[in-house]
Amino acid sequence: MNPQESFKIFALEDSPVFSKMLYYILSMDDEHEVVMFTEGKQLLLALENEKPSVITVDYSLPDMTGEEVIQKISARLPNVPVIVISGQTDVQTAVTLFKYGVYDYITKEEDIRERLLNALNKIKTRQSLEVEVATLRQELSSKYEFDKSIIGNSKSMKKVFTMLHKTVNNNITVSITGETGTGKEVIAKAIHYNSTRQNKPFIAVNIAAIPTPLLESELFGHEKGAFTGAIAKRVGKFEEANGGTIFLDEIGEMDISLQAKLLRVIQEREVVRIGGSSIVKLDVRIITATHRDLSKEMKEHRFREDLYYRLLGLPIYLPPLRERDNDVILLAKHLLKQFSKENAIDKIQISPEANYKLLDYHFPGNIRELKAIIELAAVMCDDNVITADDIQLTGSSDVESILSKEMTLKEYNFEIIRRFLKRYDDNVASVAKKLDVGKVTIYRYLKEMDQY
Ligand SMILES: Nc1ncnc2c1ncn2[C@@H]1O[C@H](COP(=O)(O)OP(=O)(O)OP(=O)(O)O)[C@@H](O)[C@H]1O
Repeated sequence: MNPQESFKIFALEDSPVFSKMLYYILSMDDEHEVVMFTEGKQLLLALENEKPSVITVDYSLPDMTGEEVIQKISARLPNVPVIVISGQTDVQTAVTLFKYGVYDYITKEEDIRERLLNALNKIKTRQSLEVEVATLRQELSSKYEFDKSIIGNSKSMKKVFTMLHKTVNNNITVSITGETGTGKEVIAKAIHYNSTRQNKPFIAVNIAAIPTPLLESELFGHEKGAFTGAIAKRVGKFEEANGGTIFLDEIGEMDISLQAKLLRVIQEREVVRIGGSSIVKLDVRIITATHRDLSKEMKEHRFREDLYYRLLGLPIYLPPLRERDNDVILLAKHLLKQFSKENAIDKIQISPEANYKLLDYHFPGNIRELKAIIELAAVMCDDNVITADDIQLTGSSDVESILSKEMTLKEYNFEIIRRFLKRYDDNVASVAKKLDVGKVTIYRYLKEMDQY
């Protein structure tokens, strides 16, 4: 409920004495606007023009039965809670009425005031939560409007925007590739919150963060007792995402044995929890992301070919920051504004020299790294201006930072190999190719490093 709006109660009660008492109870709260009715027909007529927050109905009426009135109310306004107030304490009547969807059944007894106010409070809490959820969903959608959430004007990002707009009015599977920190999750959320599924769940699962033995149950759920430790039933992420979108981050890290199970779930569009037998139908959009080259993984038999083609859908390549021209400046400004807002600090400017320094840098950690650099600079700067000195490029001036330490040539070699292995995900073949040496040389260094 919006705090400014009054809480309107329609109360149907034919007994003059009880009607007075009911009006008194309901009007005790200033926020309540109470309208009394003595006949069912009168109330139903009023509902044609107005929607109250709640309706109370006396079960015994002169012109219609209580059941009749309740059925008509729920046909017209199914979401408006109805509280039945009755002289009867018969359980069967209450059970029948609950079947019609009444919210509460209160008998005309001594504690009626407490029970009624209690029921109204619960309804108010529920309604304000509903409004809050709707508002938050709305805010989330606007937060993820493509142009607002994804900053970029470069040619490479314009290609991304074109692809993003192609995802809006359909359920096509989307596969996002890009280096770490390029904003793959941001893109996945933007696709969801711009799609027709925006009011349904967005569930993200980071495959790399979940140990393989637990991943199957995390994704598909399990029944109680399905395996040692399964002390309660658990709904999997696919089921949680039903109606909405599941984001499978770092899909390239999935164990090959589980890939077969994932393929089956995607093909059949249904899931059976581990240890269970009932089938749960799925209506889930799938978005995947990886920093790996999945086609290469497929050729090297680490990723199933059939799954690769199932998941490929609409591929979106997110360029690294160093391929986004001046976007780094736009993003820096955006991140700075965000940081200032979150921390309630005054507007901070970035000096031209600081901008040049950012443009010169190659950002191995991409936007995540830029964010860290900007936030640190915002804290370190004086007079609300970020200068070149405030921009601390810890991660990358590779050459500079290596040379700043005094080491032997052998140690320099070790350091270079360590950094390249990190950059190429421990892929010895790629490192050997980049450094223009044989793989054996790299292995020899690794052995030496081990013994050093
Ligand atoms: N266009 C953008 N505008 C503002 N912030 C962004 C943008 N893209 C990414 N970010 C921020 O950069 C950080 C990294 O983004 P995100 O987690 O989406 O990257 P990722 O590619 O999924 O990373 P990883 O590969 O490590 O999972 C987040 O803090 C995110 O909010």
